[in-house]
Amino acid sequence: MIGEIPIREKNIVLIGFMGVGKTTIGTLVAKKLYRGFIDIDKEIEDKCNMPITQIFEDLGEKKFREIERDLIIDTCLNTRLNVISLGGGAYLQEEVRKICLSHCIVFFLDLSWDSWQDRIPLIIDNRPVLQNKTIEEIEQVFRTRRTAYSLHNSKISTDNLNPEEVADYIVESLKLAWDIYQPHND
Ligand SMILES: Nc1ncnc2c1ncn2[C@@H]1O[C@H](COP(=O)(O)OP(=O)(O)OP(=O)(O)O)[C@@H](O)[C@H]1O
Ligand SMILES: O=C(O)C1=C[C@@H](O)[C@@H](O)[C@H](O)C1
Ligand SMILES: [Mg+2]
Repeated sequence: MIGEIPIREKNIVLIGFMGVGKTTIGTLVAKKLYRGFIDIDKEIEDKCNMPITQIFEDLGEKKFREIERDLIIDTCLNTRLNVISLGGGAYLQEEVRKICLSHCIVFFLDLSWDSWQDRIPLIIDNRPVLQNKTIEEIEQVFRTRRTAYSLHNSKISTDNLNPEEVADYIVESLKLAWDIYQPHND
């Protein structure tokens, strides 16, 4: 793709810790904006034709991360007008951060550690990174990853907000940014 992407056409990328709601909220944002929705975890599962837990078991995390990185770079370079939800660990890779920040609008979905713990029963079974870890070890991962997520265009604290409310907030702030940076001339 040659040249600067107009802000109204840039892909919107959702980042944040696993279980924070990227997939759930990304689906809603895409519907509200009449955009395509791409969930990178789902793309990886489709490409490998197996669930993520099995990819971790059969191919290993290193291979998973390579596939994840390549898919994200390809999607950022070759598509526009989509909402893209990353997997929770994708943004730890520098190349992923760089491509997302240079080509897309990046929203960090934040959640406090206290609130996040309520999500554990909802996600534990199919998030291999959480398995065989104590709660203290998981908290360590949660806190360490915040450094990577701190590189973003906009942050939303989602404590006490339901998915609809978070999606509405994202849509409203995008419309504001679009009007400021690329106003309609009519
Ligand atoms: N704002 C919210 N309030 C309450 N529950 C939520 C909220 N957002 C998501 N959830 C619930 O949390 C669980 C995890 O959500 P989701 O799969 O969207 O997270 P994710 O960020 O995509 O995770 P991952 O990084 O592993 O892909 C789901 O059961 C979802 O219904
Ligand atoms: O946070 C992570 O490292 C992960 C989150 C999920 O979205 C999946 O991408 C996978 O389970 C790894
Ligand atoms: Mg997800």
